[in-house]
Amino acid sequence: MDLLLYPSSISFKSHASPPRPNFPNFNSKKSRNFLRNPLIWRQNCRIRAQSSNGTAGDGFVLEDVPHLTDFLPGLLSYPNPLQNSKAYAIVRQTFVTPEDAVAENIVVQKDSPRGVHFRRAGPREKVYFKSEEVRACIVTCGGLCPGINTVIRELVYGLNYMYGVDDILGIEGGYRGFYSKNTVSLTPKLVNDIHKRGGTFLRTSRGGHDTNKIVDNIEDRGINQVYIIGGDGTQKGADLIFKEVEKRGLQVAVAGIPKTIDNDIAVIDKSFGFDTAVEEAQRAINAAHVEVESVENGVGIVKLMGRYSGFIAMYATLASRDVDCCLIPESPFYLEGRGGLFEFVEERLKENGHIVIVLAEGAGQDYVAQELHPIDEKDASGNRLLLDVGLWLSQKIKDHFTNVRKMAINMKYIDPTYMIRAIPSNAADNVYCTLLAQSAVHGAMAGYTGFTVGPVNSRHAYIPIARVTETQNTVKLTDRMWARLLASTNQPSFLNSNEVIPEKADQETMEVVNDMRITSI
Ligand SMILES: Nc1ncnc2c1ncn2[C@@H]1O[C@H](COP(=O)(O)OP(=O)(O)OP(=O)(O)O)[C@@H](O)[C@H]1O
Ligand SMILES: O=P(O)(O)OC[C@H]1O[C@](O)(CO)[C@@H](O)[C@@H]1O
Ligand SMILES: [Mg+2]
Repeated sequence: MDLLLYPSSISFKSHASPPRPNFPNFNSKKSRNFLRNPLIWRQNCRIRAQSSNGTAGDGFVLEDVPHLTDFLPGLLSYPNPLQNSKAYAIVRQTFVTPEDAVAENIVVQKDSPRGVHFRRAGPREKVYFKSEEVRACIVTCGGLCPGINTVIRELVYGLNYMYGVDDILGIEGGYRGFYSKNTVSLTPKLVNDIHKRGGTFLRTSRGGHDTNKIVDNIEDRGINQVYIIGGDGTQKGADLIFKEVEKRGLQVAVAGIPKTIDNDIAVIDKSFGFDTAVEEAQRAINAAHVEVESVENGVGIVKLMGRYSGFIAMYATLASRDVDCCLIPESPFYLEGRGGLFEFVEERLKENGHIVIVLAEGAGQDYVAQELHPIDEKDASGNRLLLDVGLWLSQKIKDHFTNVRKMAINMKYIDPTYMIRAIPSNAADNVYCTLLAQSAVHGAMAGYTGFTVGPVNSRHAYIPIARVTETQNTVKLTDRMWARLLASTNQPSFLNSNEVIPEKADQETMEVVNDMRITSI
């Protein structure tokens, strides 16, 4: 296996399952019983953890992904069919060498250790599947995002054109589709045009993940490569599928392709569809700006997606220049008093006659909740349903200026959230989706499994799934990017709050807000 070719000074911090003792025949009943024995399994995990702790030599750490040969040591390999591919005929180096790794941090000091690395994505000299024996499947889960169809298309094309695989199944309607729906056979002809459409050709769902039923189905259908497109929840599900596949000792490669419009997936540079969303958000911001600059005391509020991460709002604000204030979940804000939002709105109205506020849907949730006392509702996947901060804020600003400041304002509230999510991906995202899909195919064909693919410092890498699900990517207020935004909008940072959060809104406001909640459900 590739790993052995690394110099001995390199240490491996692996999220992969522990190496198993050698068995003469891994498909024997004895071997399979061993794999099912949780006690032996845990012991092995400890051994692996002890032997991989710490760094050696120059501090190079490879956070490696599992390989099918970790639990199927006798697996045969074959020459990669790409070596006869016309597309790669004059490429200087067709195959990625086992030594290639991608650094997690590229800003280093002269004497700092080399740090954490991931395996570089790309085609390998050897593959662990015969093309004619591959039965692949593709599933899409979670919310929509521009570019899903491009990834589906390029997985089908990549498998077919690069590796000659022609048995590709589409699993319809997310994870539950594995056990509750028939499959659809995917051919290049069928998916040829789908990248021009938003949404997902295979449809999607939340909830319904049942690891055993899914893996039973994978086994029953003879599927040996599983491509799973989805966000953090989906990737957690993919990890469970991988672990169950491994426990059963099946020759099935599980590849995750990260999808999230919120850009909240850790480790990778950014998620596909994010740029498209930021671009599309400009249209809504522009509309708000046109509206409010055409009237007296115009206040425009644009709500964008972002449950726990305000990346779309932050980048849309930075891109636009028409936004006066950006509110995100990571940065608590307050309304009343010195340095509060009301004061800032009034200043800008006096200065410019209008103001545009962009806010992420997850912003100020605690603040809103204090007044609305909501019931804790969740979607089918267990994600908390958010209160509508956009409607709430619009009403609060209206009330403040009408009742307290006795000033007439012209409120324009725009909620383009689903419009931004439902469009096809732009040119840059289409290229990105192609790379993701091809990297996933190369990885699975090369026998890697339990991995998520994605760009790390602009180079595509195979990342252990657990690594991308253990934390969520959020805007760091202490990073320079947020400071750049503050410097660009000159909005309050809300950091030195002499915060006055009202104990309770007056009865009239409560009624209005409650009415709005009903409208927004
Ligand atoms: N912890 C988990 N373990 C196993 N499966 C999960 C887990 N969390 C979510 N899933 C499954 O993953 C699928 C998608 O999850 P979810 O609805 O949270 O979307 P997501 O993948 O996080 O994408 P989005 O960014 O749109 O929210 C669902 O079928 C859900 O059942
Ligand atoms: O209404 P849905 O489809 O469940 O999805 C809404 C959520 O999905 C996301 O777009 C993430 O996919 C969030 O930003 C948003 O809160
Ligand atoms: Mg999620």
